[in-house]
Amino acid sequence: MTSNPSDKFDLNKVAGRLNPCRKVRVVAKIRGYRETELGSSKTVPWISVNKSEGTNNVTISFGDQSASRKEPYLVDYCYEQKEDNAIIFSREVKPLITEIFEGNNATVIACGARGSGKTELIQGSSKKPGLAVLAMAEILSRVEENGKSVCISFYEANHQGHVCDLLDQERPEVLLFKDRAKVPKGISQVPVKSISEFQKLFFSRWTASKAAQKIAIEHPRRSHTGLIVHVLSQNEKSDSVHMGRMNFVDLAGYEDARRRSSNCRISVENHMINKSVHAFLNVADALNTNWGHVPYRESKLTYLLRDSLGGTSKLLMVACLSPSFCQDSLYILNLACRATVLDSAKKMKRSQLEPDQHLFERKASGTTSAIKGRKLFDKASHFTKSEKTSFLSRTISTLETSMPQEENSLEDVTKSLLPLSLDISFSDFGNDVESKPAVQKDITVQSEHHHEEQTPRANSCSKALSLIEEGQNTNKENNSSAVNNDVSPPLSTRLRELSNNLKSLYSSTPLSMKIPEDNDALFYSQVPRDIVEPRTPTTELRVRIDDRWDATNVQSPWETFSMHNSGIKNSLVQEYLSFLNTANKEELKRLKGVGEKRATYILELREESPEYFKSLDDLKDIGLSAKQIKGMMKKEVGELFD
Ligand SMILES: Nc1ncnc2c1ncn2[C@@H]1O[C@H](COP(=O)(O)OP(=O)(O)OP(=O)(O)O)[C@@H](O)[C@H]1O
Repeated sequence: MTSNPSDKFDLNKVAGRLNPCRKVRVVAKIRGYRETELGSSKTVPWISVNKSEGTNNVTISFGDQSASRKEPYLVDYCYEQKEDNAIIFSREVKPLITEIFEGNNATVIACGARGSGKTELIQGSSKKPGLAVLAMAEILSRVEENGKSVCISFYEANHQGHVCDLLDQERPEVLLFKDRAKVPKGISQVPVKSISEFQKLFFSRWTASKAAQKIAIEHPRRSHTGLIVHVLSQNEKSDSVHMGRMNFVDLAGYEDARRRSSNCRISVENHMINKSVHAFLNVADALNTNWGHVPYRESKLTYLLRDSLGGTSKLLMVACLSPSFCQDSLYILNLACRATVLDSAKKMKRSQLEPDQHLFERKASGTTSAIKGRKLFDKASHFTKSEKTSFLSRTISTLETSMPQEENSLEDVTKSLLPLSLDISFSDFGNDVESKPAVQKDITVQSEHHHEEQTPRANSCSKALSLIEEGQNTNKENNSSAVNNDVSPPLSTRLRELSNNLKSLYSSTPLSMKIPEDNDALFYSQVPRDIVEPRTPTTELRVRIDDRWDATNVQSPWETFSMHNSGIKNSLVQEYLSFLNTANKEELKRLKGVGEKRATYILELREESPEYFKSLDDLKDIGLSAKQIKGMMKKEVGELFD
């Protein structure tokens, strides 16, 4: 490892581009050499750390980086081999403990390649305690002074996303999705009064779980392990109430799934573990970039921890790096620090290229929505006033069905209308290919504009509409026009037109669809980041299709037909999933795209979870892409008419 202040790369230049809205602090930790590594070729340094004076930021570059990536990775800090857990604790974790006693939540996540020192960092050893043990000692000492109490929970999340309670001998599964309570049902909370009591529990349960994962050499069980420290205070009735929560998460080691194992099951497990690591990093990325939507539901672990990740919670992500060459370390660092630099244009581009699950879903649903939206908007210009209400309902319905994973509130839907409207404005020019960069540019301008907006309580929909009008940066507009100048009217004219259309539609929206005022502040992430948590919408806000169609007094045969179509589509999907969950091997093989291997694997998955297939997305676990799933469904439906 070398600290390299004379690196040609200008750190100050990059540090100036640091994203100021970040919620997540990203630091790296380079693992010390193991005894077995000392004296071998593995001690050849391949990581360079550049700590420039005068900036708080650090860049990391790797020996073999020149070919793939010229820019070093920018992190908030990099702890080198000589800097131990005690230093990381006092600099990074201690300030978070103060937050807990002020009523906030905090999370420390260790991510990295396999064997990169995550467990050593979080758990440590009896000689060198890890961050969790050091934090617990500090919390217990503060609790004594403040008259509070402490409980702990341990859990393990396996590759299938099942979360087990490690403090219960029977290791029951923690129920997450059935309960909206802040503390998930089924997870034990055991009171702890002293550090020795904690260590006894911690080392017996956590260590046993980690050891079990590592001992099985043939088929190591890989899973994420987590500790929750609940700080409780007492209210007037002497009931214990949650004050703050501190989480420590030791994510399962990342290993490139493309390094195929001869064992199909291990490859799948690898793939699924990586998927959940991506889910965590996607959440961190979304929090950092202040996206309106944070994909907590991508994995059970992120859903379990959602209250300790969003809102005023603080998140520290430690990317653990192997000191000797490790391709997986490069990959994980790349993901961990992708939101540290403010470069919206690059982000937009990346979001269209990366195969990460949520990004993929966004793009997929966005494209479908855009096409449907375009058709609907074209029709909208010919609507009479009385038809506008039902048009808006149908637009919302279309958007809802094209985003099946989420429970969409009207807010979400309206948010979706913005990019749609932009898309329409360009594609209407009949220049799809060339218009793409311009669309990206313009969306970027709009999102930057949102961050500046500081009025959290304005009416959401009007705000959205005015944002369309106001989000027209003249320079960018001119650039966009330059791209399309031979065929298109100025962007502002098109946007104003769309804005007016939306306004008139909104004004004719029935009262039953009024947005609750309390949620106005959630709309768009331009509100100060410390106040608003980008939350997954709650069920209460969900507008049920039936209610909506009743409310808008649907009369048109086309509308009734569309409504029935979406019902038929849903029931077909349900039938298909139920078939996958119940059919025998021979029957499964009659499905398009399912041969001997897939059928066997489906049965294996069902052995572990009887109702494994809950949505079409679960078919990705048997190696099908979204495109293949769609194709399969089309074929199955098409055959009904043969
Ligand atoms: N600072 C250090 N100095 C010396 N050896 C270390 C250090 N940190 C970790 N190790 C050793 O490196 C090995 C891997 O460490 P550890 O188990 O913490 O990695 P991990 O990232 O948790 O692995 P996995 O992904 O398999 O869970 C262990 O043998 C550990 O003793």
